[in-house]
Amino acid sequence: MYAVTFNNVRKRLGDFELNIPKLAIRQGYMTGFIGENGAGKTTTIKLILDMLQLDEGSIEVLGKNIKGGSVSIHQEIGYVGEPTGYPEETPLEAIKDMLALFYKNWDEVLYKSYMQFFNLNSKQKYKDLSTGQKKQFAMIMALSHHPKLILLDEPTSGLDPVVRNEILDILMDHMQNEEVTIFYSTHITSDLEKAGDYIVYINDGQIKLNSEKDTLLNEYSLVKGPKALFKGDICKEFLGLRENSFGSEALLKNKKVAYELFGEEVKYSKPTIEEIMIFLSHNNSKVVTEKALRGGNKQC
Ligand SMILES: Nc1ncnc2c1ncn2[C@@H]1O[C@H](COP(=O)(O)OP(=O)(O)OP(=O)(O)O)[C@@H](O)[C@H]1O
Repeated sequence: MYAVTFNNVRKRLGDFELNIPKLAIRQGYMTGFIGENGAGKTTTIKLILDMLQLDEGSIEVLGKNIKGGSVSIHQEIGYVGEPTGYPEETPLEAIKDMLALFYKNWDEVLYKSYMQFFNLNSKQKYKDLSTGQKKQFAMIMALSHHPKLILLDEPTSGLDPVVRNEILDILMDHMQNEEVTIFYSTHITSDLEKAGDYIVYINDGQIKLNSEKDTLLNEYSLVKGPKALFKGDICKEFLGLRENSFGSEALLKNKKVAYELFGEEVKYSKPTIEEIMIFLSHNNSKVVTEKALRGGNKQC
């Protein structure tokens, strides 16, 4: 079962084009959404929310086509992202009262417990909150109406590690208690190592990877060794290759295949999500060298 499905979606914004023929986000799991600046993460999330109009294709959210701006779908979605749209001069309590009227499943007890957990003062005006407190409040608003789908667009950017962890713990706790799907865009890939179930990677408007996190972390292999070993036919197995003055480093999809190719002559390690993203951000056939970064590009 899928909470969100994309079918032949295209969206042009200036020179940028998002092109997603197929994307399915699994229901009941946390999917991390990663990609470089400008890759199209916010655009994708805004399309799911129907905040942007599609040029082509269709998106189904919780079994319904989002076109037509169905209010009932928005009842089922919690969103944290920019802009929040909260009135700056208004106290948190009054913002909550407005939102609580909209959501038929508003849970006042849950709201109060989160406010207490984050130590937020409901009498305080929104504009007087710190960056972190604003994010905490947005998260509370997103969770307190028992949404079935939670869309998070960099909800923890600019937060200290303690608050980030608290937010992650709350999300994981929430997932244990509710049948909820979380789609979580972030540059803090270590958060996804802790909490994510699936990883979707977008590059220049196209989805390049959609995989189970544990498969990525346990099956993929980073291989390091002398440059001479990373040449010729072997290159077609690489998802990415980097070179520096000490040698070469390649990402391979399967650690068994990596061992068959290189044997004992190289060092193997498990890649992090950040390393996978860095390797995938460059074309398979190209080597990332200091020279390449300065302009040229060298074929493997
Ligand atoms: N209104 C707009 N008009 C023209 N181009 C736009 C508009 N909105 C976004 N873009 C472009 O679309 C591309 C994708 O932007 P988007 O905000 O989706 O990226 P992102 O992956 O969320 O990036 P970041 O990680 O930096 O937040 C960028 O190149 C951006 O400049």
